[in-house]
Amino acid sequence: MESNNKTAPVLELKDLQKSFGENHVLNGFNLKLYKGENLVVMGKSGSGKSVMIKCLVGLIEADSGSIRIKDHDITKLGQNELDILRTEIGFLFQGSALYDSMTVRENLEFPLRRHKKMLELKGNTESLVVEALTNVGLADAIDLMPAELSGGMQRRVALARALILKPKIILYDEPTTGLDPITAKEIIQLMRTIQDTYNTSSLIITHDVDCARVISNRMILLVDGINYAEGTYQELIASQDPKVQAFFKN
Ligand SMILES: Nc1ncnc2c1ncn2[C@@H]1O[C@H](COP(=O)(O)OP(=O)(O)OP(=O)(O)O)[C@@H](O)[C@H]1O
Repeated sequence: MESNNKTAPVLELKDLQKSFGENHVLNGFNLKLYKGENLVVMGKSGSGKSVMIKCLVGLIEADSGSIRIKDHDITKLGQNELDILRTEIGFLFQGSALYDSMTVRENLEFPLRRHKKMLELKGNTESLVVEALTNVGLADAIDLMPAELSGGMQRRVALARALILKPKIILYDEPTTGLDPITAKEIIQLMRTIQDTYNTSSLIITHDVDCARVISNRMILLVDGINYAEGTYQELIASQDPKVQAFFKN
């Protein structure tokens, strides 16, 4: 089902195709992410969710199809334009992927340093680091090392790092994987708060049905390499289609 939001999508994948030899992973996958929404993409293990997100961030090249972010076809952008566009996108990848040998502060300063010149950030980046950490409830952890943090705290720091450039779009790849149910709930709650605070549009890849129920405004089910079914959680859970029902069984 198409969203009621009739404005132009902030991110759009059109007819995306990607094969590895005879393994046709994406067979014409379509996706539209609208401003301010949390869009969840669910798919079974091996269905191509990671391949889709890797195409989206340029880690692998799609065989065909188009990827538009804020009305730019990213396959046609030069390196400089791509770098500018990337500052508007935050990523939270599987696991937390913090640098073990850096403090929390240094981990957060990292994306700032990378983009400092382009963003014309003036001297002191401390206030941005403190603001991002405060928004994930971890201002006190600024001088700790990742090893001194629990799994949930590490995920929060990774989220703060994704937020530090105040991105308009956030991509979450399995944000609750590896967390116990209570910590997973806290992270989901935090993602909702972030949507409210920063007015971000989020694309969330997960196979956590509970996460999808709580966080999604809309969902896409990736089956057989296509956007097989779309709708709200309530619409999809009521579907009589066995392939859709399979997602919601236990
Ligand atoms: N670099 C690659 N080379 C060859 N095949 C690949 C490559 N990357 C992914 N694949 C294949 O693409 C298919 C989809 O993999 P993908 O990692 O996207 O699944 P997924 O939906 O993210 O699964 P999971 O939920 O388990 O992470 C799999 O069959 C996988 O073996």
